[in-house]
Amino acid sequence: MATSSSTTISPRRHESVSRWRSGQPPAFALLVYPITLLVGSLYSAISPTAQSQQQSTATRPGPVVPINYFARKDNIFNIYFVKVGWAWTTLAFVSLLFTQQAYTHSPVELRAKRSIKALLRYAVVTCAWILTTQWFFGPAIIDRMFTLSGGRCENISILADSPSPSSSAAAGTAHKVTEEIKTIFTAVACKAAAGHWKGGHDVSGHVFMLVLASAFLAVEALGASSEECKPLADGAKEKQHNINTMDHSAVADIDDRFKVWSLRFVWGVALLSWWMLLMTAIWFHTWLEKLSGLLIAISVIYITYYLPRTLTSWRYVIGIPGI
Ligand SMILES: CCCCCCCCCCCCCCCC(=O)SCCNC(=O)CCNC(=O)[C@H](O)C(C)(C)COP(=O)(O)OP(=O)(O)OC[C@H]1O[C@@H](n2cnc3c(N)ncnc32)[C@H](O)[C@@H]1OP(=O)(O)O
Repeated sequence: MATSSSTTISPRRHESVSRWRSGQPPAFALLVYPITLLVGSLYSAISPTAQSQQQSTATRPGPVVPINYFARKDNIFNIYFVKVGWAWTTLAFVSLLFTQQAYTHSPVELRAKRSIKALLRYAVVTCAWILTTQWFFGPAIIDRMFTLSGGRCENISILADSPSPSSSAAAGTAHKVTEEIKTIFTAVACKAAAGHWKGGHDVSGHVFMLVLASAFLAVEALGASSEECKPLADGAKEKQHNINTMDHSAVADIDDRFKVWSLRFVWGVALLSWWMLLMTAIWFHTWLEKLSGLLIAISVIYITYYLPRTLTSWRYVIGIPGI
């Protein structure tokens, strides 16, 4: 006699499958990131082409002749995608809020609750991105880690390029400016002064942001389009039925198209982020610099998406995508 599928699937596997179906990827799904970094780093260690390019961006003295297009800092994906990556991430996330059933076709109260919690999750990851890469009551966390680990801005040429000071006052000002640049210590200030960020532990901002953005979008997209969001509550079903009978085909058609294209866009941004992560792993930074970027990003994702599964009070505040 044939056995039903529910009896052939082990409870553990069943739980894992139902987690995926309800839009909650299991924690092991995050392994894709260390594996990507590992594969990229191994490739860079083994491939003779990559070996000649791969060195810490912190110690890279100046422009190098790129062997591979993705080893160039000015590659089009780096400039128009990664360097403004949070804008793409925000756009993709907003498109989910406006098109996915979880936020548009559920009963009003549930819709409001889900949207507020999704915005809170966005605020948490955005704050983490800002504090880590942009500003942390002054220099960002990665800049502070760099200087705390002994790094500094060297070879500042801004003054060397300027006309030599003709008076002691001018020399004094020049000295003061140099000292200020050395003590501000942000990667941006250093770059603006044509200096080189040297000596310390330069956490990979690319790895951090690409892991954070792609995991955030993937988990939100899975939640928003999960099976659990599809069935409507009884009252809502009836209401929806009345609307549907009026002008079903036109509205539903447009809705469906936006829904599908929004999901494609979100997965496109997530996949391109993953690809750029792999490129970063091959062509830039050291093992440790990549690992520290990864650990910070994974911690933020864990706190935002995995901790609420076990910590009820936190789940009450921040929710779980699609629930
Ligand atoms: C609870 C309530 C709270 C409420 C609170 C609300 C908060 C919530 C509301 C806020 C609302 C905000 C909403 C914002 C929405 C936006 O629109 S923000 C505006 C858009 N801006 C962005 O997205 C900026 C994103 N970029 C970044 O953050 C940084 O550029 C990154 C990505 C972290 C990278 O930083 P980085 O300095 O490049 O550092 P790193 O990765 O270490 O790379 C070092 C070098 O190697 C190169 N490199 C590394 N990997 C690669 C690669 N794969 N290819 C080429 N080059 C590479 C880099 O280009 C870099 O070269 P240089 O530029 O230094 O020459």
